[in-house]
Amino acid sequence: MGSLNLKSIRKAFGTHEVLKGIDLEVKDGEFVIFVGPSGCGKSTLLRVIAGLEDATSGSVQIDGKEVITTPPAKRGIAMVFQSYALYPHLTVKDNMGLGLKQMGAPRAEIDAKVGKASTMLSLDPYLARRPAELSGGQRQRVAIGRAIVREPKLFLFDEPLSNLDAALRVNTRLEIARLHRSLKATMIYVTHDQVEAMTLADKIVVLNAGQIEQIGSPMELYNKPANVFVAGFIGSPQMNFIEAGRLGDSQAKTIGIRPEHITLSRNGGDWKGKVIHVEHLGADTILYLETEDTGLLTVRLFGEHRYDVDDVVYATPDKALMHRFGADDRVQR
Ligand SMILES: Nc1ncnc2c1ncn2[C@@H]1O[C@H](COP(=O)(O)OP(=O)(O)OP(=O)(O)O)[C@@H](O)[C@H]1O
Repeated sequence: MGSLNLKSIRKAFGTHEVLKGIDLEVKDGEFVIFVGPSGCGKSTLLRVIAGLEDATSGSVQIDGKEVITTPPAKRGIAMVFQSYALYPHLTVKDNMGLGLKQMGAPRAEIDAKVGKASTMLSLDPYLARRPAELSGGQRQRVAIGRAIVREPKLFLFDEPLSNLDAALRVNTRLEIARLHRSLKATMIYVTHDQVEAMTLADKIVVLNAGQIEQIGSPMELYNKPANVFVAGFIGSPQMNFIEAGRLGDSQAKTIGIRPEHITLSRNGGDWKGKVIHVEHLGADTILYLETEDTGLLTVRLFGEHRYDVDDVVYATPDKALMHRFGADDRVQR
């Protein structure tokens, strides 16, 4: 079991309030990801859950039990840090088994659990090595293995992939997804990489300036952002925002349309404009236009397209997929 319930979590450092009343329910077995801009309080919230940071007020319940005054080691959680935090003088095997050893588990149990985790993570050939003799990706797998061995109620990950290169990030991401499926464990994960969030999470929590802007599945956030902030934060390239008045809409303040929900033509369409930059990404082409109706507009076309800088083109949005936001920046449905 591993459910988590946060109620009205507040945290201030001196006079600086970093978490401004966070309420969140995480069900047993869920993979929940915190995203948000740098400094919005993601890591602080994770550290409050772990008990590494005291909340100024509020409640943290794990499996229905209040743990706000419980020390980190007694909360039944395991945390995986960006920096791996391995002991340099211990072998991989001993690093992975250390938590159980400190809890006084018998040698045979430690060996069995470490063996199982190391096979799961393809670490068997490295058990006798020390961290300095491993690559970054292998070290991160040892840190994950150490967490698995402890069989925690909650796994907490703080940007675990951010020190890895692009290819390794993708591989390790897949591995974490697979682990989540096979362990059926509750995982809470902090990242500022929205691709990681979209691909791993059952549920994404979008934080901004110490508050939750929206909670939802990746596709809910993509298809139905609650406000301009979430609409702009989820999706890459970013959603286009157009002043509603420019499009003759007097009810809304802002119209949002994703780059992939616009088609282009040389012959005619809604918004006439000029290509100012083209990015060929292989599978996609990203075009930046300047149109009289919208100003700067980003368009994402699938496949390769032969548009060049200074070409005159017509952009047409899929009107069913436009988002209308009111004066308060909240979506109007
Ligand atoms: N120990 C501390 N003392 C004072 N201020 C702190 C402390 N820890 C964090 N902060 C401040 O709290 C705010 C939130 O920090 P936090 O690390 O939670 O943000 P974050 O969303 O995880 O950012 P990033 O994506 O850059 O890691 C920041 O303004 C930070 O400077």
